[in-house]
Amino acid sequence: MDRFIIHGGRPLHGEIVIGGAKNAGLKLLVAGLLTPERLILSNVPRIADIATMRALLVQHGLSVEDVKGDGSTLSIGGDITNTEAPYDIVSKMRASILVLGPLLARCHRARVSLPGGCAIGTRPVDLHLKGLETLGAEITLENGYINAVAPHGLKGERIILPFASVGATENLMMAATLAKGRTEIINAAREPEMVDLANCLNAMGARIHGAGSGTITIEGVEALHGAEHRIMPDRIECGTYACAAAITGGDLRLVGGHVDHLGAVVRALEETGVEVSQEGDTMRVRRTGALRGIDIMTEPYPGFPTDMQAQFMALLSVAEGASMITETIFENRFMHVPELNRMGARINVHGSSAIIRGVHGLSGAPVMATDLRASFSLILAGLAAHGETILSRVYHLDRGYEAVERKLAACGAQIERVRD
Ligand SMILES: CC(=O)N[C@H]1[C@@H](OP(=O)(O)OP(=O)(O)OC[C@H]2O[C@@H](n3ccc(=O)[nH]c3=O)[C@H](O)[C@@H]2O)O[C@H](CO)[C@@H](O)[C@@H]1O
Ligand SMILES: C=C(OP(=O)(O)O)C(=O)O
Repeated sequence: MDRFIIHGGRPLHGEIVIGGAKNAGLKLLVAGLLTPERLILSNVPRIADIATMRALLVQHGLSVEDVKGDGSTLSIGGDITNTEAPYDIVSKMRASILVLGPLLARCHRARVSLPGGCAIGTRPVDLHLKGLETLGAEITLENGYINAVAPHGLKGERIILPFASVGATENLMMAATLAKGRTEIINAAREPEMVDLANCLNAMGARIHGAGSGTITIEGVEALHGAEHRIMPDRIECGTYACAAAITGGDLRLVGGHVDHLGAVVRALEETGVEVSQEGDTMRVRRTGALRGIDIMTEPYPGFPTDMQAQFMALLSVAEGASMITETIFENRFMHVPELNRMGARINVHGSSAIIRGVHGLSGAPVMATDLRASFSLILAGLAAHGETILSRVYHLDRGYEAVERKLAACGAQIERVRD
């Protein structure tokens, strides 16, 4: 298992190129199941989750070709020969549940392992299943698997989501592209990744309107065809490196980053005293003064993203005064707190809120990554701390961040990956 060794205390300066979005790319790969023709995706992030999704598509019978030999452009196509998503892949990566809708739409059947909980929460998939049932699927749960059939295909309907679930919206949107008639998703998730997915599906011949708003309408079509699509930049990776500039008192240009996708994050950074500006296709983030404590509540888009909560916790741990972070999306997303406290932070958790009393400095320590974003909050703390931080269980980080040590080191960080 790899570890990172970080020597903190250096402001970061320079340029970081933001990669393709994990949370868009994963679903765009799944969209390849909706047509036998080739879907060519560029700006694919080279991260472990994408490798897992490739393996799942191959197991369904598709071929996934690495067009340039560097993993950045994938060509997906071929016939589906197997409609089962097995436990060993789904348990590794929850986004695997997204194959359910496309398999049902194309093959009228699917057997997908139930994903179960994960470190940050129980994460049920009831909204995915109820929505697909509304579209005509018959679903039973047996031996830890979802067995779904739609003998006569799916039929467009009005679906009202009780919560604007990202995954349920995407699963239903993909399924509805090949359903008979018109589907309306009410209280749909509004994340920019919805728009990226809808744009790609429309380029494949789908008829989707309203993605990015709370109501998405899909007119079903007979078949989808091949297309080419460039995956949007990763707004969470961008927000994460923005926190690296902020916590170290540095100045970073984040190429491909856009303030439009990060409204709530940019507002929060500015409230803490960080300067953020858009310069062409680059977001610039710098801090010259002290950090001020603020209150944050995570919410569905366009609210403050839960995927930026851990990184802000690290930032606010060295801000002047007290801050409060309330996590409303996942019930167990504070696992970085004890690790940050081991580095000298003063954070108390009360239910779904954490009170952070800013300290003057953090000190390096051996710490353990517990999930993807928590891993990066510990890197941020390590970059700001005096002395050496050793971060273990880096595999959590490798799920969703590409070339972290190279990107940070190029901007002056002292960070090294040690392979055991
Ligand atoms: C691969 C991917 O894109 N992951 C993102 C996606 O996850 P994901 O798609 O799993 O997130 P959802 O929006 O579906 O989940 C949000 C909340 O709704 C609950 N829920 C969801 C579905 C359901 O059927 N029943 C139910 O109760 C979940 O347990 C959670 O508490 O959106 C999250 C919220 O922005 C992000 O943190 C994740 O990074
Ligand atoms: C929670 C995340 O991802 P996933 O839904 O894949 O677990 C994340 O990207 O922070």
